[in-house]
Amino acid sequence: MARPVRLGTRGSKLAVAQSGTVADALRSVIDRPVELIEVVTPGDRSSAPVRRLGVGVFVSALRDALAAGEIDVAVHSYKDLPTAPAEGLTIAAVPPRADARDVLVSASGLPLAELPAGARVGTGAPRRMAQLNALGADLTCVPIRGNVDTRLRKLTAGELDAVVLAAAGLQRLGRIAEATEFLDPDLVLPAPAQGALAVECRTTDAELVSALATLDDASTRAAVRAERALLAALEAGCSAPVGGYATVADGAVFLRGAVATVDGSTSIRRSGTGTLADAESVGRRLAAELLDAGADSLLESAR
Ligand SMILES: NCc1[nH]cc(CCC(=O)O)c1CC(=O)O
Repeated sequence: MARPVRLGTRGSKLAVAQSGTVADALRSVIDRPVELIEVVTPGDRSSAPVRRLGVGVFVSALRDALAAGEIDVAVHSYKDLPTAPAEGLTIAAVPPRADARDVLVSASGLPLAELPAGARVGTGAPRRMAQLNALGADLTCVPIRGNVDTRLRKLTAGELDAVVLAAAGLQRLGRIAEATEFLDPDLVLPAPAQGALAVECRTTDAELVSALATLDDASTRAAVRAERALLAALEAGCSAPVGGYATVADGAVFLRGAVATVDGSTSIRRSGTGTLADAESVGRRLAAELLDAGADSLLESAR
């Protein structure tokens, strides 16, 4: 019997769901059994805000296990990956992206624009707080953390009037029907790489590198490259008040970016385009434009 491929995953329902999808896809292109192995990360053990736990809190334990040969493949939510590459590891597949947008789930079923003054909206992400506050509606952002189920439970328990979540997470958990409103990226830009997965293996594992390459989606990879180049050039991470979203059509990348103060008093938005092959420079150019317009002092205010 062929050696099993050990696919490492965090234990959250969302992580297991997305790892399961990748495991199924991998089974269809490789002649080996694929088994899921749970890896506990510091981000799962603590309920402190992610910005205090540090960049890569969900990721490093999986990467360590991969580098140590305890697992052969790791599946990450791409938006949780630090922008710096990991030595000895390769992102061998970026599968087709799920819906990249944020969604609002409100207890009343009312959309964002119709929520009553003072409505309590659960989100701890500086990016979401900044953009929601910048809309000028009278909302109170309430920091929450925890997995998707926990966040939704706070809504049902009456602690919150609404929560903002990634559509992709709800979708992967089979709960997208609970979304009240998909937030228009022209109002709330998703986090760079939101809705995309990164499938990583050891660079030296030629068999897996080539099997995983067949699961790669070139458009998603280009969009994510543009978005993450923007983030990296702003010297910001996944907890910064930075939104970035690229779409790909007819060989061109269209990237939108936003930086805002967390209180929403100031925000800057720009967009740019370029060729697919040049996705990274689209991101870098947009970052330069945002910095020219003063993004630096906005980012500083959130540090
Ligand atoms: N910040 C945690 C996180 N990392 C990835 C997702 C979900 C989906 C994704 O973007 O792949 C979520 C939950 C959320 O933001 O609502």
